[in-house]
Amino acid sequence: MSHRISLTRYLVEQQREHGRIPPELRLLLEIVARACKRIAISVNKGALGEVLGSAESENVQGEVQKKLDIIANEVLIDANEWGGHLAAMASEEMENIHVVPNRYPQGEYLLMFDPLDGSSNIDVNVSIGTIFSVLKKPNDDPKAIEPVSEQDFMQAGSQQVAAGYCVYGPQTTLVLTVGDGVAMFTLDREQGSWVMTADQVSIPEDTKEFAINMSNMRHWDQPVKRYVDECLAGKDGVRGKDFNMRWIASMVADVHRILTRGGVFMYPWDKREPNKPGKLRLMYEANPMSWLIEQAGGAATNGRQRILDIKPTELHQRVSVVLGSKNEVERITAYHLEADAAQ
Ligand SMILES: O=P(O)(O)OC[C@H]1O[C@](O)(COP(=O)(O)O)[C@@H](O)[C@@H]1O
Ligand SMILES: [Mg+2]
Ligand SMILES: [Mg+2]
Repeated sequence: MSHRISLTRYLVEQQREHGRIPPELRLLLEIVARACKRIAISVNKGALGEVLGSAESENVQGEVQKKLDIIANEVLIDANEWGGHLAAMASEEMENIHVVPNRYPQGEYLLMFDPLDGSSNIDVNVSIGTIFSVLKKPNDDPKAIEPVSEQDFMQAGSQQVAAGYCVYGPQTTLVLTVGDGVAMFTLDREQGSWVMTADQVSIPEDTKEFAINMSNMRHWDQPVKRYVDECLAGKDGVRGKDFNMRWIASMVADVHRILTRGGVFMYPWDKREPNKPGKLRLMYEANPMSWLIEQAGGAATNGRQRILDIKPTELHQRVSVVLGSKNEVERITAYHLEADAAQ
């Protein structure tokens, strides 16, 4: 008999024994997990379900939407809006926040998501995912007349009360933190349930593996170039060891590898669009991933500052990202600060 526990049991223990989450947050996370199961079904159908390819639309960031971007977004909204635990949702695929319609009960939480991460990998059958983050509405007094607004979402990542992702890969795995370490749950398709397959995940402080889109090399800033050059010099250079490189182009899959065996991931600012702080989105990608990485003993910065300390000013704000094994992230951050000091 297996002694593995289910996601439901884990969440109930987090609520009852550790007092870490209230029942409303537990139920909200159950709903998100159920939505991920539905998305996994669509992902797995692929061409059979006619879910591959582009939709004829663009999202607010001017990116062409894939059919699955839209399907996953709808699944998350449909699953969550009537549950009674949320005040509003925000998504990479929607320009404005989605306020829970007043025909449904209102809750005190705010849910943010990147419904389908790694869209360029959908059609080629490579791992993709869903990333989510939960905040509490700042004014949760039920008598308050203030309606929920976009401003309520402008909270630093350190305020998150839950964050996670689901990776649709060879296995479908849900990875979660409620501030008590990182736990992983694999979807058992026969049982239809999420079964815990790792708890208190820990990232080694050192690594020999880096992840960055090398095709952007000529556009990078000097500190990033310096770090990657030193990795490439391997045993013959200052690092005195050879490095390996991986780039999946789905942040979920790259972060999942790092949570599993260590490594460092970078999507830095570059000179192609100097006014854009980075490619990745703070609220739907960087914040949830940074909290998971920190909860597993790693670190996450924008090259200069801890990502979780950044106070957002816009819903779709972008950010430069360096995350993973602690000593590597500290090294890259130090290179940026040294370069700034020399200017
Ligand atoms: O194609 P590039 O420039 O290497 O970018 C890859 C990055 O873009 C992303 O795909 C952005 O996510 P979306 O698919 O949600 O837009 C990340 O998951 C990934 O790390
Ligand atoms: Mg994404
Ligand atoms: Mg996306």
